[in-house]
Amino acid sequence: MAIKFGRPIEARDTAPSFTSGTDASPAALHLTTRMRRNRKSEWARRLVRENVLTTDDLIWPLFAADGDNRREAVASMPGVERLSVDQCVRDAERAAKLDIPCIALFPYTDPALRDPQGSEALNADNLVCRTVRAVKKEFPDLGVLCDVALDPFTSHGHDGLLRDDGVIMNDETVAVLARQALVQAEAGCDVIAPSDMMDGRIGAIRDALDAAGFGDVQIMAYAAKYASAFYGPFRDAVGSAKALTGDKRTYQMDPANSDEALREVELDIAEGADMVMVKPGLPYLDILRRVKDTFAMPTFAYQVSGEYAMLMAAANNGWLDGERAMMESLLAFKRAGADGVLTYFAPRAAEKLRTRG
Ligand SMILES: NCc1[nH]cc(CCC(=O)O)c1CC(=O)O
Ligand SMILES: [Mg+2]
Repeated sequence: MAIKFGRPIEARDTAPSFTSGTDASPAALHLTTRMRRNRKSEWARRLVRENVLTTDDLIWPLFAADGDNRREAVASMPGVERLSVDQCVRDAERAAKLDIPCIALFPYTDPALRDPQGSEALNADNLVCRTVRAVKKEFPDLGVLCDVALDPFTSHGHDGLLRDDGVIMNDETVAVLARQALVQAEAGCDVIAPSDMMDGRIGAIRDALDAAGFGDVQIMAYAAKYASAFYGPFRDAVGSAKALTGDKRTYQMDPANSDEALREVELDIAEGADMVMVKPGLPYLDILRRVKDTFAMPTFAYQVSGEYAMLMAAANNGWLDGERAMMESLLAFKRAGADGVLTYFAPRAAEKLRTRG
């Protein structure tokens, strides 16, 4: 039996016109303020609504893969596929038609091309660069964001260079990341998004971009990125799950920390980040709010693969109304102060917003 996405939405706005709970019974309370008055009907709720989600808030992550005319399902992310370059262009077209401002590209690198240095990241004709060129050629007005980190390219699955004793080498990695960013900028990428959590990489990448004449290329720093269990399905999608030796706790943040996120963000801003990101999303809304309040920067949240997988699993089991849970989760980011959200729900949310959701 085919599994549908969630339950049908129940009829909305059928509430009676008088719902503030007042009545003339002897039990009537003499309340000056009744909060329910402003909720009595849809027009009244619209009038006092504090936050809205629009398509302008959405960044849609896509997974690129080799091949031609291929779309391959990612088992742990129902509804998400790895796309050959031509199919990435088709999804870019869908994004453009839905008025989604920006897509984010992640490559599934052929395992044969992965090595300990992640050399394929520096190949100007690698999968991600070919995808950027193909997309920008057809849709020059669609924003394209590229992740900077070595994990889709390394045989050990780490974001940086791994020394024999297991240490991830910071400064040596930063030098490679700056070159990776240049290769992506040359391909036409609009936003460089370093997700590696090495120290000092934002400054090094900014310098490299400026020196090469890419002064207009923006940097969205994965500034407060936690060592999270919620990245599991993403690692399936880019094929780094099986490769990964150990974990990423020497460079990604400890989920127990909050003040530390502010120091991370502060450094990335000082080094030249144009936009900052908190990741994962829903479990870290407290961090998002602190970052936004403290720095007043363009601030983004990444609703990561595991969050998407949780919602989809429950929806596909009929345990949640998938559409409503999706929209509620995205609105939560706005309420917490996000200027935008990277989300695998982007096309579905945009479709819903178009029909006024
Ligand atoms: N550095 C790579 C990267 N870029 C984005 C994600 C996760 C995105 C998601 O889970 O949706 C990861 C995974 C990781 O750090 O292991
Ligand atoms: Mg940092």
